[in-house]
Amino acid sequence: MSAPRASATTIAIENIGLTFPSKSGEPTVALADVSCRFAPGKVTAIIGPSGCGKSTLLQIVRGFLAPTRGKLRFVRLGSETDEQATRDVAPPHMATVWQAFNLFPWRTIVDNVAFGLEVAGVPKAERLARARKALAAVDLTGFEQKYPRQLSGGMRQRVGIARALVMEPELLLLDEPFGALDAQTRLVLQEQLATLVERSGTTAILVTHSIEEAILLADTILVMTARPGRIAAEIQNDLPHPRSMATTHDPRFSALFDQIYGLLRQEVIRAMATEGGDA
Ligand SMILES: Nc1ncnc2c1ncn2[C@@H]1O[C@H](COP(=O)(O)OP(=O)(O)OP(=O)(O)O)[C@@H](O)[C@H]1O
Repeated sequence: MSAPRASATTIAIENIGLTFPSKSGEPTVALADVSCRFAPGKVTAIIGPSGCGKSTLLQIVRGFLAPTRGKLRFVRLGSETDEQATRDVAPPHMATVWQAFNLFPWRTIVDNVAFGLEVAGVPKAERLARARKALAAVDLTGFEQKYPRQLSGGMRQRVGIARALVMEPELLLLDEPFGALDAQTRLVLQEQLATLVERSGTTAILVTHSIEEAILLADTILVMTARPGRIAAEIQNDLPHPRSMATTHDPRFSALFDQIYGLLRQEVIRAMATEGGDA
């Protein structure tokens, strides 16, 4: 089955800072002093005001950006009583789902999904079989031979998810995966993704602007401050699984929503004041 794989690796972000240099004017301090851990088999959502460094943090985990200070570590934790036994391990196998669909318009849907396997040298018959299974997992059986332009936005984003799943990642990185979709499509996809991730026990990191999405999908929610980004709060979400639209009627959902909104509101106001100051 093409699905994410369970991983035992913890991702440890230790006092990370990242400053983007600028040819003219002030450098941008995107991340100040961020420390957090992404637990294996759990979904962690990162939420925060626009420009606070959420995507930058994800790119650091992905290995596309190097922090200016601090350390990214992949570790196998020791027991609770023996932190000394914690040891560094190889990075987990990762796949990313971006907000922009980034599909190749000249390739069929099945060939788009199989692309990563092709690059990895997987033989044609196997990669097509795996791509078909990944498409089935996101309810796109029957659309294999279509081209991206023939699909709706929601379907194209499901292709994006299938393209990540087919790689059987141990770590799934989701950067506002549903940001470009209408509200109804978004809800259905959130439910589908929650089920896929729950079943597989993979580790996932989700960057989102949606408090609702964070609560539906995540076990832990990291709220970031306005830029330069820091972790303002780490909130555990113990709402039972499986979660769906019905979960939003649970009083515990409302309590979590209010708590996160309260934190975010302060930071968004701070971000707006800073942007005004910069202008
Ligand atoms: N390549 C870059 N060069 C210079 N500055 C950058 C670069 N990438 C991002 N930035 C700046 O770093 C800050 C953090 O950007 P980032 O995209 O990580 O924020 P974000 O929280 O993901 O934002 P949004 O929620 O709007 O997507 C922003 O001020 C952004 O303009």
